[in-house]
Amino acid sequence: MAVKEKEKIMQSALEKANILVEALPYIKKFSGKTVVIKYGGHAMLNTELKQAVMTDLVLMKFVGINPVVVHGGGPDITGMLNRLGIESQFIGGLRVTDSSTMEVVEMVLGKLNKEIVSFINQLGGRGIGLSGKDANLIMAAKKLGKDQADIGFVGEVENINPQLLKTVIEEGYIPVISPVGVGQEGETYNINADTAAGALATALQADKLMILTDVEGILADRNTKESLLSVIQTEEIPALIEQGVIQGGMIPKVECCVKAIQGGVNTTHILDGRVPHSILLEVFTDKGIGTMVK
Ligand SMILES: Nc1ncnc2c1ncn2[C@@H]1O[C@H](COP(=O)(O)OP(=O)(O)O)[C@@H](O)[C@H]1O
Ligand SMILES: CC(=O)N[C@@H](CCC(=O)OP(=O)(O)O)C(=O)O
Repeated sequence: MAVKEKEKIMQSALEKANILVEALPYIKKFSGKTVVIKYGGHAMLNTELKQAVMTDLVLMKFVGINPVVVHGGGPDITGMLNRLGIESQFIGGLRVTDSSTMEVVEMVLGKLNKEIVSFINQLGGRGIGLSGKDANLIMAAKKLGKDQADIGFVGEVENINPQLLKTVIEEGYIPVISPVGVGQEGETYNINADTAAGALATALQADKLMILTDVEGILADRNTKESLLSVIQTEEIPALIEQGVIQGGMIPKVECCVKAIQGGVNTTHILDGRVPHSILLEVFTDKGIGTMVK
């Protein structure tokens, strides 16, 4: 082998070693801690991206961190409803959910849930799929929409029963949860996945809540990704909403971060789910990526 070739191989090995060394303090810091990851619509776009996210989760589990996945699936639900000739209607970002819509929501989320579990298992992890109905994990009650509108079977979280989750985490599984809640009378509720993730992170007293979405994080100016706000204190949020900096789908995300912080979650993050391995880059590097809300 030529000397130049050998040098190149050594250089590349050294770079890999440096990356592992950079990760060491973070592995130590987060070992044994729980991290809740909200994995939603746009970060689920293609198989490669799904595989990259699942690889991160499996790696985390192998180094002693406990990931818990809460998934969405809004675009898939809308797609299936379209195919069935049912129009989707949203009020204040929540899907108006009559009983036939609820049936489709539960069906689509169930399929996505098993798909995620299957990815984790193929990568050597131990995925287990649960809905909020399993062991009464997510107890919910009817939620009214904006201006007291009746939005059907949309639920708000009343109570989380995390015991089963704690057991499966201790047994070495990676729980994958679909945001379907159950009411006092056994009725089924459709819960926004960000909200479900926030409530679960609080109930588990997770160290981190990570919300994967389709932008770099919170931007001061949505036209330039250079305007990314790396850290935001919870107290700054009302003004950012008031000034119109944070709008639309980002509002429930930051509100959910604030609630989780107030509920005892250490840090919350809004990350770009379109970037492969965004979870690893956040947890295991000095710089991190996305926006940290703390
Ligand atoms: N300040 C902001 N910075 C970045 N994105 C913002 C901001 N304010 C509003 N948004 C919007 O929020 C969207 C993310 O919310 P949403 O579409 O509900 O995500 P998801 O489908 O991942 O749940 C972004 O695509 C962007 O259009
Ligand atoms: C009440 C409500 O709106 N529920 C959502 C649940 C899925 C979800 O939140 O998925 P994303 O995170 O991918 O948007 C819905 O029906 O679309």
